[in-house]
Amino acid sequence: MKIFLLGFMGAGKSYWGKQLADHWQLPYYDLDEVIVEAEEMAISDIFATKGEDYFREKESSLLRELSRQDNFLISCGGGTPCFQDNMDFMNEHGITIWINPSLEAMVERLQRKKHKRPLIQDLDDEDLLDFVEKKMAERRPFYEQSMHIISSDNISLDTFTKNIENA
Ligand SMILES: Nc1ncnc2c1ncn2[C@@H]1O[C@H](COP(=O)(O)OP(=O)(O)O)[C@@H](O)[C@H]1O
Ligand SMILES: O=C(O)C1=C[C@@H](OP(=O)(O)O)[C@@H](O)[C@H](O)C1
Ligand SMILES: [Mg+2]
Repeated sequence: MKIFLLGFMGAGKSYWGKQLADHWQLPYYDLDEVIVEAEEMAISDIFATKGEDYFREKESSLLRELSRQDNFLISCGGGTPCFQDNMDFMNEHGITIWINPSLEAMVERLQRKKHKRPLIQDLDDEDLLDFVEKKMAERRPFYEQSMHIISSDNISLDTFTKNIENA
């Protein structure tokens, strides 16, 4: 089983990833953490010193490297499906799940965790909402190509997994 968790920043990819991997007994990878380990640098430092293009190259190549395994669950970064041909690659190599809570829920979560995310770290609360609306509109066509969608702000692990298993 090869599973990719997708969705916007703050959707809960990292939050759900470990729980779902435990449930389905799969090796778990958070793609951002894999990049941090490989680069020995925080995501915001990679963006600041090496630039976003460098980050996207690393993200795509590590996604492909991890995907050579037979079984895994990967929590992607919010931008992963939207660069290179990553979305097609994931749909060809595994099961894609889009975690898609309300914009309000994501913005509220992101307000508390801005510093770790270089794309939003300098935005005040008003600009953050504006950014999330615009970026989501840009990225939605990629996320929409996912095989499964979970659109709920509050869902139990049991409901989440049954939704996927019974689809
Ligand atoms: N369903 C949820 N219920 C409660 N808290 C959540 C939920 N999803 C995410 N969070 C919290 O919101 C923040 C952002 O979630 P995270 O999993 O890091 O998002 P992503 O990896 O999709 O950017 C984290 O502090 C996380 O614990
Ligand atoms: O949306 C994006 O482009 C990004 C999302 C982040 O991951 P999360 O979605 O886990 O925050 C991380 O990969 C990087 O900051 C870029
Ligand atoms: Mg994450």
